Amino acid sequence: MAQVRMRNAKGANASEIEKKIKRGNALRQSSAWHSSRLLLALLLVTAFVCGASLWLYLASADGDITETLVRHGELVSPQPRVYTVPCSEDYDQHKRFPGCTPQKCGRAVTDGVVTREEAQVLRRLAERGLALAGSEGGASILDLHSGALSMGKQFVNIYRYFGDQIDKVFTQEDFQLYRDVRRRIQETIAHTFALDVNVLFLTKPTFFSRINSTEAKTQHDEYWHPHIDKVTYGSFDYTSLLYLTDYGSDFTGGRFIFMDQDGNRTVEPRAGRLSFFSSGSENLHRVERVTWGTRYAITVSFTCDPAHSIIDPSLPAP
Ligand SMILES: O=C(O)CCC(=O)C(=O)O
Ligand SMILES: [Fe+2]
Repeated sequence: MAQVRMRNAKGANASEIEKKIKRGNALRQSSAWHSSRLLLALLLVTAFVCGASLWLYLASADGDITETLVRHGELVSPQPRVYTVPCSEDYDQHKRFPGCTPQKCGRAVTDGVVTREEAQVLRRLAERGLALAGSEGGASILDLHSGALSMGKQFVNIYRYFGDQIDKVFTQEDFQLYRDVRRRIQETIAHTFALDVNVLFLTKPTFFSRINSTEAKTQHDEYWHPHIDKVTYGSFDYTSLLYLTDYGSDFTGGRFIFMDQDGNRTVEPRAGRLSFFSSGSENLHRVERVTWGTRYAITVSFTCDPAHSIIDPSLPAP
């Protein structure tokens, strides 16, 4: 009898222990389950954060798909490298001028029209002119035709404001070179787009630009917005850009970007490099923000409409 009781007591003890073990196992299992769920949640959050950052980066980066048309280090000479694109319908809304209105549209780049030495002389000219004033923000212009010069948050007329001082800043040779370069650019555009050079005219604004990474103070400093020159400036039919400084060594950022439907195509500025294109919406573009250094360029614009033509600048008589 006593033995049976003992066995019973033992049996009770054993089942107690068994229960404890089971409880322990269940607890361990549930805590393992919890930690693996936590790990999974952590992995999901990490994957989400990474995915979102990548998406944000791609969406905001300068050019989702970017093809470089011409790199800084390449030399495109003597013939321009030409990329044709179908003309937009923009030109249909304007009077057509035979021998000039774009029938063939596109873009082209050449390093064979202006030498690096000439670019340097033009850059010095721009430096001297802009040293007289300049914008408070990151983008300043100097227009030798109208005399417009950035000053603080606005513009002054360099010829009126600096009057008789002006011949101490610019020389006859500077202006001679400017006119000669303008003529060569016009011939190159006419030749490339099969135009009659005599019915293509210089138009306004044609100006020097100086861009650095200083924060914009007015809308005039916001040079980076996508735009169509024919819409922004009205009279433009062909736009040309003559670069006076080097991407990568004089400044970083500041690449020129054609914003095509299937991606961006960039041109890296190089001193003496000429880039030109038809001004309609087939050539929507923008300038990447300059992140360091100073970028100098000249925008030289042409029209087919003689009513919008302007003459070459000359140094006012003393
Ligand atoms: O400086 C450049 O590369 C482009 C300037 C421009 O787009 C413009 O003047 O309309
Ligand atoms: Fe432009």
